[in-house]
Amino acid sequence: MVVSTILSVASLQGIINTLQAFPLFVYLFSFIKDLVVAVLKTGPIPRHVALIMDGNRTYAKRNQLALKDGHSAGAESLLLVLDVCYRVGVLYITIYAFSIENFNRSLEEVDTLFGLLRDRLKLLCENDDSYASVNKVRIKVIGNRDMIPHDILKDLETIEDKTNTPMVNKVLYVGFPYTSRDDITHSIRTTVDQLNLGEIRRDQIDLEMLQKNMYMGADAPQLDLLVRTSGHTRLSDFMLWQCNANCTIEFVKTLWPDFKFLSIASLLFKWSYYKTLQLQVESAAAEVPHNTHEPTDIFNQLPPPPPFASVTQRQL
Ligand SMILES: CC(C)=CCC/C(C)=C/CC/C(C)=C/COP(=O)(O)OP(=O)(O)O
Repeated sequence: MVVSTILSVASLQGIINTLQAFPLFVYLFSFIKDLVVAVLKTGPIPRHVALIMDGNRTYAKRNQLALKDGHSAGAESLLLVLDVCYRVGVLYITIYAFSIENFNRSLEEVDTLFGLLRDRLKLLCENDDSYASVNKVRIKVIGNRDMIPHDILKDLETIEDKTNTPMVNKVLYVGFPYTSRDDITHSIRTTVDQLNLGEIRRDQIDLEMLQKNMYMGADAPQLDLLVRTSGHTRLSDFMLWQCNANCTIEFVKTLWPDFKFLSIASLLFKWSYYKTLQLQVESAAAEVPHNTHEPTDIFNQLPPPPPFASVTQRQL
């Protein structure tokens, strides 16, 4: 049932987009959105969500738009999704804004993406009443800074400094330009440098230290939910290290520019539903005396896990 609900979300979103032309519906939808957010807030919510925003070019082609308009539409979706996530209580969001592989695209498209990223991030934190200031969001670039042109890097560092205040309680990690293999290589190089400088001993090198030396740094929270749009069922070198432990991975067919309120809300509901079941199982298991490996009744009543990945993690 959950799956069919998710599948019908895309067509429902189309109808909603049409109705948004009427002011009465705009009011009605904003009321319904507030209600949905309020309901979501009553259940468990992922602390850290990562997004692979795929499908901008396909969207542009399908709608006979210029390529840059496809990416602009993607940026609009991003702002909307960020807002829903932060409103329901997600604290960390990581986006795949530009992969190192994306340097293989035409110079024009790379320039478009760089400019879009810089301009939209600037808009997010420009004034005291801009989104990042009001919502206490820190923007942090994760990726290989050596590959970023000097003028763009300068602007991004200004954005990072501006949003790095003691007031912030949420983070937007921007993967730019990022790949997981580069992240892991960077961590290993940093660790070897520390070893050579005598700052650490060889026996101190462990998973925790490697993680600390990754672009996200020591405070990196565990990833709970990773979403990829546009129907491709692969991770494309994103969050390979971070998604290994108890992270739900969702592949949805919707193109990123069409990924709006209902799309993200339905995935958050789904995550929350399975997390609630998982917590029930854990609390039931905690009540069972030690040294028994019998499955509990509540475990047997569980519905089958979701199709792609499960937070319920059956361990019999
Ligand atoms: C503010 C801010 C951070 C804006 C970012 C804008 C944005 C959504 C960037 C994603 C860029 C990107 C390479 C998307 C992948 O779709 P694709 O181009 O590979 O599309 P396709 O899969 O249809 O070819």
